[in-house]
Amino acid sequence: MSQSIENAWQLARQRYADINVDVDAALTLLDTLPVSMHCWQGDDVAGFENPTGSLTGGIQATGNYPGKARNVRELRGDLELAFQLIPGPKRLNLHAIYLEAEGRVERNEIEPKHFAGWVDWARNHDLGLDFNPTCFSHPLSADGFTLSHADAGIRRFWIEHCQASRRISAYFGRELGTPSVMNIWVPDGMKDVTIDRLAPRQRFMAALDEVIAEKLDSRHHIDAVESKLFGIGAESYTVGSSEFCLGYASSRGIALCLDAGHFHPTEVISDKISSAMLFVPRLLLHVSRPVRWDSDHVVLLDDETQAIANEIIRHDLFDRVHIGLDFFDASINRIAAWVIGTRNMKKALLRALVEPTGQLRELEQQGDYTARLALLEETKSLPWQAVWDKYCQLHDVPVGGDWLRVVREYESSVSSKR
Ligand SMILES: C[C@H](O)[C@H](O)[C@@H](O)C(=O)CO
Ligand SMILES: [Mn+2]
Repeated sequence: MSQSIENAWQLARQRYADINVDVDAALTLLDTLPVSMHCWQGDDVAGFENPTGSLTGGIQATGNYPGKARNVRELRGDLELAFQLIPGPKRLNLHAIYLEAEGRVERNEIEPKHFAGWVDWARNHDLGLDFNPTCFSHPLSADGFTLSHADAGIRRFWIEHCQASRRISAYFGRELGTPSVMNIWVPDGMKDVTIDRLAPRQRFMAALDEVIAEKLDSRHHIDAVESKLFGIGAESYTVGSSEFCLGYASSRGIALCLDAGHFHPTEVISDKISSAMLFVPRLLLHVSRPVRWDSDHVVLLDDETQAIANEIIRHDLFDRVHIGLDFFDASINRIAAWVIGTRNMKKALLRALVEPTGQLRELEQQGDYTARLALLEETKSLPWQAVWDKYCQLHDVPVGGDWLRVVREYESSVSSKR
């Protein structure tokens, strides 16, 4: 096997060299692009604060595949396995509900000490951490509003939660030497015809201003806001709409989070990157797969995932775009879901890196759209897969579908016994 991988790699390297693509340089660059894997695929967004409570906020993890992680030990074990099967740099994206504490800690009272175990673990596994306040699955979000709530006391609770979350995020960055991107997503919205669409947005804006008021070191912490089109039970009005979040992020100089499932079905975030980048300093991506709605299916190596990767690579946005994933499928093996989705994101990045972009750009500038299309289509069948296999081998992770055998073994010896 390893000899055939080597032979295929040598042939592929020459084939790409023939069109002036340096695959060694591509792999070196791929090694600088971390993908932030989301912890919540491992337990259907349950967390440890109240694991048997309901998932609210208009999002749903459907399915009941056995073996979901029930505690921090199990979640870390599952993550470790997934990370062993994915080549190259990775980060872990945590939500506030994944805290470790003896008794109940109110969300507005969470502290770095509740995440010290995650920091130790991340350090031992050479991972950066990202963070999210959890503004859902809580009695004070039950009527569908949090940071934009009309009740000042409830609003205050969520402001304090987000402020506390920022300090935890900065702690991650300080301890691990890599900034933590903290994304604020709120489910706030209305099911039906809404008379006052302005006041909640005014309250949301003022609340966010309070949240981000404390100056934190940008080497440790990055603020982001995530827009959404609708949620289950908030079909008619979403406070944090696309226009709101783009306007907020650009006026405050913070990052904008684009989730692939948060727009009208024919809209794609790949086309939003080059516009948004002109107005915000940074982007956070939640690469996901909406199927008819914001269903959070596992990321495929499909046209949109590829287009997202192409945008990042073609425009050298390496330092300004943070690549995160956001899906939670409870109908298949959850570790496999992580591995499939994260490997696909990385494959898309690799394919973008071995694209003969310079030549394509020239053809476009010359107005030769026939040749542009012809070359673009031919590149799809160039031997990128041999380059990917080599990359996996270099990182000592399984090549091809061999990783599934490892997941199956773990399933029969560990996760199926839960
Ligand atoms: C759990 C996540 O924070 C959540 O999925 C959010 O990012 C989102 O996309 C809500 O639809
Ligand atoms: Mn998201």
